[in-house]
Amino acid sequence: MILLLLTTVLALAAAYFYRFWSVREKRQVELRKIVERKRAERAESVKFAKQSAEKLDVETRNKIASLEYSELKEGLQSGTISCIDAVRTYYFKAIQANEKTNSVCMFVKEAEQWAMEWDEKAKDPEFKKPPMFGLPMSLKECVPLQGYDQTRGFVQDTFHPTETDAVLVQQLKKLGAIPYVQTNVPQSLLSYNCSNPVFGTTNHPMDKSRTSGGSSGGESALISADGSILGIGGDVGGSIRIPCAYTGTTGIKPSHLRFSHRGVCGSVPGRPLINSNDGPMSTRVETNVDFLRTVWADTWITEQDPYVPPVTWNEEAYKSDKKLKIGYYTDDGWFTPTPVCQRAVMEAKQILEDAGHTLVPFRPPRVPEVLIMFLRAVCVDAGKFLSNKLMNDIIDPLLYTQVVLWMVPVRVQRFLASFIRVFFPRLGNLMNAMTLSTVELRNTYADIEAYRSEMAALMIDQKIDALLCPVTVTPALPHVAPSKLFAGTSYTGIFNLLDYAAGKLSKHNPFNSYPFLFSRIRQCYSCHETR
Ligand SMILES: CCCCCC/C=C\CCCCCCCC(=O)NCCO
Repeated sequence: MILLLLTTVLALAAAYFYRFWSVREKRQVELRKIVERKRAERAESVKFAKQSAEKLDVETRNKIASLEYSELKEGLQSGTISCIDAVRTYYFKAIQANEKTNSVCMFVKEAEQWAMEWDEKAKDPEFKKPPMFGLPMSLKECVPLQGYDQTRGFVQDTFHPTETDAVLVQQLKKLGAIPYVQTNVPQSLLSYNCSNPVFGTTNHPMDKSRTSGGSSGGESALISADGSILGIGGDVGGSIRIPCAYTGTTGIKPSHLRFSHRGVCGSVPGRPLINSNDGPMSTRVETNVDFLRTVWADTWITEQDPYVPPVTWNEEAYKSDKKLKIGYYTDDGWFTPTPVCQRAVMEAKQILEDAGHTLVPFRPPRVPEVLIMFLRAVCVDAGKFLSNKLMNDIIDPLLYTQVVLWMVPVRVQRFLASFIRVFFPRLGNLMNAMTLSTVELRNTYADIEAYRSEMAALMIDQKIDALLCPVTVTPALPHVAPSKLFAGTSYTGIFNLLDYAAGKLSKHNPFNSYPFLFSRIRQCYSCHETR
């Protein structure tokens, strides 16, 4: 009798798994065909960009290609450079950078047309050129661009082009900028490497075996390989700052209140307290400053989206030579960064002190708890939304560790945590991060609000204007490491949890020798180039 029962249970389980496997296999075949079509579309867009770039003579192209951002902007404004020549130059540069890094999802074919339309308008002597007239700009793939997919690395989201530009893209087009390329992201956006089954893996320009970071890793690779002069990234836990640190580029994530999120769908919808925001990325801090100064010159964003407070760029605060009191730390008490990352902070500290600022030791309280709050609130439903979506897709192998963790039931994770903690204390600790219930999630939201209040009080009481700390715990990692090392996001995630503006500010481009984070308590009125 028992044998019969056991055999029936096993047979039912085998039938269930066979059905599950065959349905999934059928779906995988469909998805692989979609990938082939999408890659063919990308190859077509590269061909188009190549043909367009070839229409420009080499001499003009080399001249434009060698210009810094301010020189290019000035040339476009004065009329010595035409918009179409600028776009063709950057098509060319991006094709070259893409060959090295695989950072491009799609070239924007309409960029050619937009450039020619601006050139046509500029023939009228009465025409007043907008401030970003003709500037080619790269966009992270998840930034809504009319007529183009925002797949976030999911095969199931290909061939669903968005119908409306993001408010930021509408503004950039109005200001004269020309989006000419979309850049790669990791599948789900919740990782700081850069790989997905649709467009493949983006490489670090100096070492193919390493990642350019993520999730704005297509941007960092393209910019660092000289394929873009200015790009838009997005950051919910370090996705602008970590790729910048890995590739020697610079970027800023403003507080999420500063840009519109109308019609923008993040990787996990319904995530109220861990806020993502767009931000500029480039090789120079001044370029990012110019970008923010221009988009915040007036209250146009608020006019499109009443949820964005009408705060404009404050040139007086930016130019002010008021000396700041800056809190710094090289170790947050949770994850000791490698010496190179700590040294960067100490060098930055010295530079800031030489400039007359006062630096005082300051470590945010209870970082291990903060990271648990961050992960719980960023995943919201213990990763259920994402794991369901991933099960209906081709899962990128570089995401396996993370996905496996999401698939283990939360009670089992908690049970295993106590054993795992003995050998891997950080992982063991984080296996308590996923939420079990709405009560627990609500309590976490309450704890985040309390932490925001506590940090504000600490910084206000000690009259601290800004914080300086490592961006992350290591230099650029091998591709597979980030999905195993999400414990390393404590230095970035905390500023999303606090919703402070934060950036990675450094000028030069060594292989991540000098990364550092400079985060201001208030809105990003100013940032100071310290290298
Ligand atoms: C048992 C624990 C499982 C935890 C799984 C890890 C989940 C999330 C890791 C978060 C890593 C955040 C990286 C940065 C992502 C980012 O900023 N994306 C930008 C989106 O616009």
